[in-house]
Amino acid sequence: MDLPVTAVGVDPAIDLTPRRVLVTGGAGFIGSHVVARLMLMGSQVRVLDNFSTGRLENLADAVCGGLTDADVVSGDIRTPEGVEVIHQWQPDVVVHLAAQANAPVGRRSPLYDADVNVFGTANVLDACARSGVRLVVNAAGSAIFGSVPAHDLPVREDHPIAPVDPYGISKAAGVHYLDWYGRQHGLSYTSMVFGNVYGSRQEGGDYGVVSLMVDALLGGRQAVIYDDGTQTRDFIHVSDVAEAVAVACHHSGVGMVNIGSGQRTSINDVYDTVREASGVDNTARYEPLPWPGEVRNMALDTRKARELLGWRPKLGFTEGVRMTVRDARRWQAGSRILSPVRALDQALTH
Ligand SMILES: Nc1nc2c(ncn2[C@@H]2O[C@H](COP(=O)(O)OP(=O)(O)O[C@H]3O[C@H](CO)[C@@H](O)[C@H](O)[C@@H]3O)[C@@H](O)[C@H]2O)c(=O)[nH]1
Repeated sequence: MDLPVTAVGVDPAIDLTPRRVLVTGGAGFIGSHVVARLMLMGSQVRVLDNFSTGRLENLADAVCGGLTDADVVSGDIRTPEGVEVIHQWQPDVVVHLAAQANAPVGRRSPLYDADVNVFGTANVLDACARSGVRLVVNAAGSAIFGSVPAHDLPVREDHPIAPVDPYGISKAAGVHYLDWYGRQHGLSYTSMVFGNVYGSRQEGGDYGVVSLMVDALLGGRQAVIYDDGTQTRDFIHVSDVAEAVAVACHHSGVGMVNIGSGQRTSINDVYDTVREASGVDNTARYEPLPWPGEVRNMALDTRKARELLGWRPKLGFTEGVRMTVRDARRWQAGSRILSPVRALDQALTH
C-alpha cells in the first residue's frame, strides 16, 4: 500500500516560531533527547509519559534547561484521562513517541503491542484532531517496510508498506491512521520513519543491538551476535534523531519522511566498532536467531529529509558509538543523577 510522500494538510499560515509542544513518551530514550533539544530551541514543552519504560532521570538535561514538575504529566495514552492534557493544555504541536518500542516484546505479546501502538496512537490522534492541534510529529520505524529487495535499498518513502512482525504492523497502523486523520480532519503531520536509533539512555533489555553490545562489553560479559552477523541495519544516533524531530516541529507537515544514515552497517561491523570504542577486546558468541523471518537488510533513503526539512545526520557511526560508550561509562559512574531530578521525582510522587 502506498502513502503520499508530499506535504500533507499544509496550513500556509502556519507559525514557524517556537511553540507549545507536548511530547508523549517524553521521558523515554528518544523522547528525553527530543525534549531537551526543543527546550534549547525555545519551545514551551510538556511531557506525557506513563513511566512504564520512561525514567525521570532521563529528563536531567531538560530539568537543567528549565523543565519543572508542572511540565511533566503522568498518564497513559490508552485512557481518556491520559490524553486529557491535549484538550486542557492545547499544544500547537504533539510529538508522539510513546510506544511499545521493543520488537521482541511485540512478537511475544502482539495484543499488548497493538493496545499501545494502535489503540494508544489512535487515542492520541483523535484528541489532537478534536482540540485543534496544528501539527503531529509521529515516530514510525523502518520495520514498517518489512523485507525490502536489495535493488530497492536504500528504501524510499513511497515503497510499499509491508511489515513482517507485530511491531512493524502496529507502527504501520499509526502511519495509516495519521494519513486518515490528515485527509479527514486536516491534521497536518510528519511521520518519521526512523532507522535503528542508538545512543545514551537506550535500555531495551533484549533489543537495540548497539546498547546491548556496549552494556555487555563494559559489564565484562560476552556479547551475542545472532545468526552470522552479516545482516545489516541503518543506524542513526539519537542526537541526530532529536534534531530531526525538533526541526520538524518548526516546519509544516511533510508526510512520511525517512530519518536515517542511508548506510547499511552489518552487525559484525557494529561489534567491531563497539569493541574499538570501548577498548575491550573480547570475542562475541554467535547464536542462532531466536525468531524466524527477520528482516535481512535495511537502509533508508534520506533525500526527502534533506530536501524538505533541510536535515542531514551530523554524526558518523564510529563517532556516535564512541559517544555512546562515553555516556554509558558516565552513567555507570552515576554522574547523571542530578539533584533537580530528585526534586522533580519528589514533587511527582508526593
Ligand atoms: N536484539 C538483539 N539483536 C541482535 C543481537 N545480536 C545481533 N542482533 C541483530 O541485530 C540486528 C538489530 O537488532 P535490534 O537492534 O534489536 O533492532 P531491529 O530488530 O533491527 O529493530 C527493529 O526494532 C526496533 C525496536 O525493537 C526498532 O527501533 C527498529 O526501527 C526496528 O524496527 C538484528 O538483525 C538482530 O538479529 C542481540 O544480542 N540482540
